[in-house]
Amino acid sequence: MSEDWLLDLSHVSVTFDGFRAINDLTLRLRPGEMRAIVGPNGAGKTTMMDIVTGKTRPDCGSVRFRGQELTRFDEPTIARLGIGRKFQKPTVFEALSVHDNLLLALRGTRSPLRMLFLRETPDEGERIAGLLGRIGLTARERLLAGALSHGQKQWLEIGMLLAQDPRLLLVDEPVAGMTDAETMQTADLLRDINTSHSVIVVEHDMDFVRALGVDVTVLHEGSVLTEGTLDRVSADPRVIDVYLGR
Ligand SMILES: Nc1ncnc2c1ncn2[C@@H]1O[C@H](COP(=O)(O)OP(=O)(O)OP(=O)(O)O)[C@@H](O)[C@H]1O
Repeated sequence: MSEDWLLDLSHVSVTFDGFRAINDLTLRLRPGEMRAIVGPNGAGKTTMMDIVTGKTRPDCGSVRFRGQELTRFDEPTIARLGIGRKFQKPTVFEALSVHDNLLLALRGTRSPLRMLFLRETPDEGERIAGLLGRIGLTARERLLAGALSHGQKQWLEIGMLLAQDPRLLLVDEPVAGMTDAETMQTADLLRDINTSHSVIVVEHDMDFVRALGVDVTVLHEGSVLTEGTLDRVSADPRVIDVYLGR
């Protein structure tokens, strides 16, 4: 029954100018699960996320989240239902401190000036301290976000997403441009987040996907090619063919 799935995309298709970017896609996520989505360029990974968040409306099929049909909702409504998304490029407020970026996110506002006049409550202070610990930026709390490394900005943005406490986090290529050490720290961070949130992460970096230790869905030409452990899918001749472009 669809209500047993946290997220249930069923027979979803979307066509752009006659090109079928998503083709009869069926993809399901259990409550509490973290899933890695991989696939060659153009496989439809970003479009799939756009459909879940309401940015792109499918031509047909259903997208259910906790049993609720999402395709009739707009992006803000879907975000309020508990789906948060982190895009590939960090979009933190560089001229504000790490702390104030998290405070803004907690308050759910994109209007920094107004926020600066409001006194922080003890509850907000506690939540920010918790988020800083989780994303490993406690010692950098008072630094301007613009002074952080690329990896630290990504973690800050993940913290800003967590501040809104979404039930499901969609994370798009979080480790692109990170050092190897930052990549492994990001895997640890996502595994920690997965103790309390469901996660879908799209990523090309297979060392990172291996470090996540979760099931992998391989997308190809807008549909699921195969699913399973990384070892199983990477030994699948169809996956090898797709990646080698044969
Ligand atoms: N708005 C759009 N208009 C036309 N074509 C689009 C649009 N969005 C995506 N496409 C096409 O749909 C296909 C799937 O694109 P998508 O970005 O979802 O793939 P992807 O798996 O995320 O690829 P990558 O790994 O390169 O990010 C591509 O061929 C792309 O060119």
